Amino acid sequence: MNLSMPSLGWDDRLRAAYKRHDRRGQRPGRVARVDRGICTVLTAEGTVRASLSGRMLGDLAADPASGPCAGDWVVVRQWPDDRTTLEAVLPRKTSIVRAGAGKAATGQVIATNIDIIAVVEPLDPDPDPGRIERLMTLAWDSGATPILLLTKADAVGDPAALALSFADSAPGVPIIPVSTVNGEGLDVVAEYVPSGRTMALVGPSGAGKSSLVNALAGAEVMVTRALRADGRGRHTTSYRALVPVPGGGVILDTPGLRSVGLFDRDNGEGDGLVRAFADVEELVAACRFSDCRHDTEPDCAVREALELGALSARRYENWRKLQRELAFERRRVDARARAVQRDKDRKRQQAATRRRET
Ligand SMILES: Nc1nc2c(ncn2[C@@H]2O[C@H](COP(=O)(O)OP(=O)(O)OP(=O)(O)O)[C@@H](O)[C@H]2O)c(=O)[nH]1
Ligand SMILES: [Zn+2]
Repeated sequence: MNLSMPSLGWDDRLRAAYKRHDRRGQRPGRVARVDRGICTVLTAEGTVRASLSGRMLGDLAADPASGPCAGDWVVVRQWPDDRTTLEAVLPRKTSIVRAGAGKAATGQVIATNIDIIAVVEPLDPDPDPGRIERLMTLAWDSGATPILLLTKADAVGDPAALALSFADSAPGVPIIPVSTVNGEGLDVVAEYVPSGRTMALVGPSGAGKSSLVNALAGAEVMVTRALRADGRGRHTTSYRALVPVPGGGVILDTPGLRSVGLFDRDNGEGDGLVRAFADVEELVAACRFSDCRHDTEPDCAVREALELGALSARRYENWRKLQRELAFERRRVDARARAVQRDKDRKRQQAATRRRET
């Protein structure tokens, strides 16, 4: 298979960023997966496994979001004893970020340097519009261009009509019913991943992402659920992979996301939410009062749309819910950042006191 750097997305932007790392023993590559700090990196000379350099480990301790992630372009260094280390992560073009787990004040980066982000939702069992909207918000926030893939089209009577009924949940986004059983829609999806482009798949576990990767890559490169059913199934939840498409670009599979907390990226305005709910935002802009709460105010375009059925109550409620969630996440992250700062201040003060006492 052709593993040329340009087909993986290597371009002028990256070439310029790599310049200051360009020295003997070092070369660029793209991270295909990360397992407990060991990165599988695709380079022009083949696939290597690299551990993090001392400096990378230091950076990581200071900022967990700086660690290499599937999709990252990195600098690897070959040592005389044949060890390979990962020395730097080149600047990211786009990134998919979810809310961090636990007390983390930063988001968790799922995948980077994505051009197209495909939200994958199965047609069978019934698609969940709320989940589509949540993932569309995450998708728009990434900076990549979203598409919606409705999988298992072979399992329903009229996939095209069904696809149309979910158009409201993804305004302005191409919706493509696909099936890896009868091949429907696969050629359309392939057109989104020409050489040099990266398409990430995000969706719930069991949506058929791995099957889709296999179908597009023309090989069993991913372990699908059907194959895992023998009980020896390995843990695929932490499995992320960058898979080259023959004659095309690359697909980046992400682990099945059972629940994705939205992360408020620094713009503070919930930009992904604004774009994923562009129709609602348009209504909001048409309300008479700019601070309309769409409650009892006169000339409220949102309430009018709800009464006319132009906007479903379900979608409106989900919009409010995601707004509240983002606001909560923003407060949580701010509080966490303040706590970290207080801790730093206290330590500095203690050190100063000690210096005075000695
Ligand atoms: N009928 C039908 N079944 C499919 C199709 N694609 C996948 N499946 C089945 O759906 C199940 C889940 O498929 P996977 O590809 O493993 O799903 P996944 O999204 O990768 O799941 P995780 O790896 O858990 O994230 C398997 O039993 C597949 O055989 C399809 O196009 N049609
Ligand atoms: Zn209003």
